[in-house]
Amino acid sequence: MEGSIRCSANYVPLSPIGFLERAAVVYGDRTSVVYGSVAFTWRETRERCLRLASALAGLGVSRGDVVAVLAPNIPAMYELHFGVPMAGAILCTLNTRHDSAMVSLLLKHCEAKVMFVDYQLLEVVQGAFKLLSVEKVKLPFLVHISEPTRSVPSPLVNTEYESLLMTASPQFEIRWPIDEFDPISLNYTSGTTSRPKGVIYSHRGAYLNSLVTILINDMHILPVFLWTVPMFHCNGWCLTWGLAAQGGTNICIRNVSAKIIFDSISLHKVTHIGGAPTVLNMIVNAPDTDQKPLPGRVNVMTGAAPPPPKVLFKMEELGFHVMHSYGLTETYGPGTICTWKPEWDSLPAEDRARIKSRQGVHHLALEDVDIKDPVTMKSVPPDAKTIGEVMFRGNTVMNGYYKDINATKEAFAGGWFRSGDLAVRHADGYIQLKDRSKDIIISGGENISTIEVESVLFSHPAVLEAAVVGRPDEHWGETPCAFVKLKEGSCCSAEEIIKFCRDRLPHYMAPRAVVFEDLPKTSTGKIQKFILREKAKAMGSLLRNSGSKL
Ligand SMILES: Nc1ncnc2c1ncn2[C@@H]1O[C@H](COP(=O)(O)OP(=O)(O)OP(=O)(O)O)[C@@H](O)[C@H]1O
Repeated sequence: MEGSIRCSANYVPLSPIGFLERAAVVYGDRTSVVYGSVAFTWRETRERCLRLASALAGLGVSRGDVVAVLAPNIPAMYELHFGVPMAGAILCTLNTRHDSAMVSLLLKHCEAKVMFVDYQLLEVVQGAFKLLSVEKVKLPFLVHISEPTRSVPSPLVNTEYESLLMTASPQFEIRWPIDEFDPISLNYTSGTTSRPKGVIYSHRGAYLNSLVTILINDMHILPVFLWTVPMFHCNGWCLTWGLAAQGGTNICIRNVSAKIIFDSISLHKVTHIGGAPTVLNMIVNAPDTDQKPLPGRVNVMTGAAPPPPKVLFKMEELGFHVMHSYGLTETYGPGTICTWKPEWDSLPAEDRARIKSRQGVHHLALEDVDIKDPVTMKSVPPDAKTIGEVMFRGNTVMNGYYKDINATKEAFAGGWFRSGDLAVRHADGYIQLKDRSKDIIISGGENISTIEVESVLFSHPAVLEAAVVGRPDEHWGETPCAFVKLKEGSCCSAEEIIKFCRDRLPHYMAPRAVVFEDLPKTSTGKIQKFILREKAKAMGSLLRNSGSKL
């Protein structure tokens, strides 16, 4: 339009780096990060991040280079979320549960120039470096993050985190993104269904999703956030950057347990936490000796796996305010939110939990989430019955998969991001996940949502954790097989569990077999169903005549 010009006065590439710049001014003397007896203010955090950026530049890190980190939720991990992009580089946070073989594979893939490692994970990285050396891959410069009482234990370590910071100047000119689509981070997926894929986040997407996470977590200024979500997972659902925007306090913890959660909440007057349903399950099943009364309102954002209504119900009983979000690494973590409506407040608690276990609607930074037939690309009717694939469109969808243009094109085919998740849409527009396409069970031509069967299993008083997979069957194709971990001190037979399910589900959906054991999980709280599927396969088919009794 005549009179309109785009210039630096009115058009600046969006980047979450600006949140820290502002926090140092507005909240300069407020506490930014707490870790045991260590605490920093926002002014100090900004200075430390500038030193970090300056040190990286001194090591030859340039725009577009990758800097990797393997560390739990400690202050250095938080600082890297700003220091690395300030140097114009791309942060690659690796999963702390990976072994040396996986770390070496990902380091080779991402070609990190510099790597930061926590002292407890040094052995894993040493193993990875050995494997890389065998392949004659250039090793990254290794920075060791130790704690005051620990000494440097390896010749592979080039320097210490604190000395790197202290010898660098805080006078550093930030390398702001030239284009807001420039990458800020590289996040490998959880590897639940296949080998992890390298998801590229942009400054723009990170900026938008950070602001959205503030909104959907109901975060006012100066929140106190307990880091129970791994920062390596989707950059802590983008809350690493979001906390700076609100001048919040980051309570860093190395390990997560119910006792640590309750103690930290009461010590630091925590206002917000987040976690996969496994974390919620840990809270609701905590022994009385570990539980403490909540000092005030505590908002909990859950996601990463389907939260069973029973667990949501018990969390509310304990006084937590739970928000339920769903998304993927490819959508910067949260993509939808089960936006709560006041008219639901007066419903019985169990109905509220059932409503809240739905995945909801797209958040404000996305354009749309739809449930489509993946072949015709037609939207499914909002009948809560017709299953389709969840598809996203909008500004908080990844740039693509690093070094895998074919996978990127496949994921975006048809102009939508295809999630690989199956869901239905309810009449009120809210979506509800039924399964991952790789997990759904097809028995005698009927689709069985493993999420629905697991919800019933979770409502059994003796069940602590449950997962259902398809077991190959000569007659039915597949039958549901449940893997169950019982609560400590509880006792229950397979027949009792099967009867419990049959009383609450159509017979074909009820498990035909129950195996009692610990469930294998990823560090992002997802049950590794491919391992269970292998076990179910090894069990062989049920007898044909018993199958026909269904
Ligand atoms: N609220 C939720 N309810 C149900 N499932 C969820 C929820 N949030 C996330 N998920 C599941 O987690 C998946 C996203 O996980 P993530 O991006 O961490 O990697 P992954 O898909 O597990 O790993 P990979 O793609 O390597 O197998 C979603 O596709 C969905 O299946």
